[in-house]
Amino acid sequence: MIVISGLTRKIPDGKTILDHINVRLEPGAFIAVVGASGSGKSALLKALALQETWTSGEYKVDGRDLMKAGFLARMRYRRNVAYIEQKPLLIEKKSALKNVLIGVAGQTPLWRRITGSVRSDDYMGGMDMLEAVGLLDLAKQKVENMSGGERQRIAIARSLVHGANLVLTDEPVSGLDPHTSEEMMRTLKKLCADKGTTIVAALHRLELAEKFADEIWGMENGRIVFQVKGRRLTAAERIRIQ
Ligand SMILES: Nc1ncnc2c1ncn2[C@@H]1O[C@H](COP(=O)(O)OP(=O)(O)OP(=O)(O)O)[C@@H](O)[C@H]1O
Repeated sequence: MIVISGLTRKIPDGKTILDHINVRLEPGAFIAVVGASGSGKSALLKALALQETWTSGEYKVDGRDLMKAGFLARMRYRRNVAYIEQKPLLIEKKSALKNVLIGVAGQTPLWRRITGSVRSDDYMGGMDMLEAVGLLDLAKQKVENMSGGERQRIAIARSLVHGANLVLTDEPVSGLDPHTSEEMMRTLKKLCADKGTTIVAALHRLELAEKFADEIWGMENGRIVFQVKGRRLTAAERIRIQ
């Protein structure tokens, strides 16, 4: 369980980008973060992923404050967390599977890295994760012709291979047609249910958040102004985050 209290980030010009954020993340939860452009969704995701630091506040994982836990403990924790940008960086000329296994090379002997050969347990792990994100059929295809949604899902599979149990994904359905967007949301929800992955997704489309997420956090000017569970947003909440 992750418990964030009073998380605040100020930038040098004095502006407060994140303002006293208080949230809890349960294992296996699927959370949508909604809010107008510039409300702080990406800033929140990056702070949760420890990609950016903050000015004050607590970040507790199973009761232990990460900021007091020391550098090595934070580094270890970061291995379990993935931040996925809107347009994740992939190697165009390599297959989906090879992209998923990038970085697994850290634990792979040099000769395998040079020859590009993949260990069978790595191979199985990569294929399992591609299956989990619904891309098994495309495993051997180069990513250069793949769609935005497929690329996001490859990045998610890559983060899972690396052992991420908290995935922060920024606009995973950006640029996707309605059908593919729903497919992506279903995939994310299934990952939470089947693998216990906690997923926080910044979303512009409220109807997707309402249909698929367990919880919706509404952001305005760096603050979470509502946290909604198990119901649609009210008219007042919708207006607030426009
Ligand atoms: N590193 C930074 N330095 C200065 N300002 C920043 C920094 N990161 C974010 N901001 C500012 O903080 C605010 C929140 O930005 P953020 O990107 O988190 O918004 P967002 O809700 O994700 O927007 P969008 O939906 O357009 O992606 C913006 O005003 C942005 O300009």
